[in-house]
Amino acid sequence: MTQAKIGIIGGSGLYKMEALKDVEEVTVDTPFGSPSDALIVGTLEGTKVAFLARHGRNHHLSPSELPFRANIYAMKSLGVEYLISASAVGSLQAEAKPLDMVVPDQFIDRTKNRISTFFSEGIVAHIAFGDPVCPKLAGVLADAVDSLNLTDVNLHRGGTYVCMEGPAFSTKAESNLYRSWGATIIGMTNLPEAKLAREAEIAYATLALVTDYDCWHPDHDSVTVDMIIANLHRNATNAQKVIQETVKRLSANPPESEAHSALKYAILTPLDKAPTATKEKLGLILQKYL
Ligand SMILES: CSC[C@H]1O[C@H](OP(=O)(O)O)[C@H](O)[C@@H]1O
Ligand SMILES: Nc1ncnc2[nH]cnc12
Repeated sequence: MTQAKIGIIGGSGLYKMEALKDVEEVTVDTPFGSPSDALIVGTLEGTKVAFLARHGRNHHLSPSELPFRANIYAMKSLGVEYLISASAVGSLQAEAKPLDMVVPDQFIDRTKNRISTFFSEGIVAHIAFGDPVCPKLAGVLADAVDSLNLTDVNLHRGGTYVCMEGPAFSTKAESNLYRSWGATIIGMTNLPEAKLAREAEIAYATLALVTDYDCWHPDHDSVTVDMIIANLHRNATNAQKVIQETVKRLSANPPESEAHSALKYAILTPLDKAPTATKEKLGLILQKYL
């Protein structure tokens, strides 16, 4: 199968990378079902990358329906080692304005209905997740944003992303609760993805693109999809520039990431005693430990 070391998962508003050249559509089947869409493999800045539209290219999958395991497994099967997520988020802090970008370094899990581990059916693993994004990849992403001097865009390095279940947006009480916890932004997708990427030993970082002030801000109406769409287009254009610059920097200087050996001390079940069917199912993820 075609290989690519860098993967990109595009969220709401980012369904395609315009600058990709020599594009090939790759349909991947995984032991965890089909990904959200075909993966688009092409060349960006002279480097092979794999792009996936998280909700499908026609945005037909809600956050609770996303096949997170299949998406990450599909990236792994193409050889992806660095995964960049682009995501629309609401802002929980006045200083993170619509059109701003945040490269979060923490997550809070408020999901209720997601499968966010590959490990079950006789094999138990507990990955370390104190630092849920790869600090080196996040650094490359943030430096790329800085280098572009985008109009009307402020960069926030670090911050806490609350991952809620959705699909309805938060109540004001919830939004204010998250603010009282010191959280910076809110979305519905990134936490399961970050956990699964870590289990798959893929370095993961997020470019969060602010679209709204959720519903807590006294001077702004509560978030609606219209409000989000108004900012998605500019955010998507900016995100593509940032991703292109990030790919250029990553391929020139691919960092060592602790994520690449995340399973080394995580697996509790002796693999020689583990069910063969599960070892086969986990295939590529477990391969180097068998
Ligand atoms: C379009 S508003 C809500 C929707 O947008 C974000 O998606 P993504 O992270 O894929 O950009 C948010 O998490 C919700 O799924
Ligand atoms: N306010 C918000 N809450 C959850 N997800 C979002 N995605 C974009 N804006 C959001």
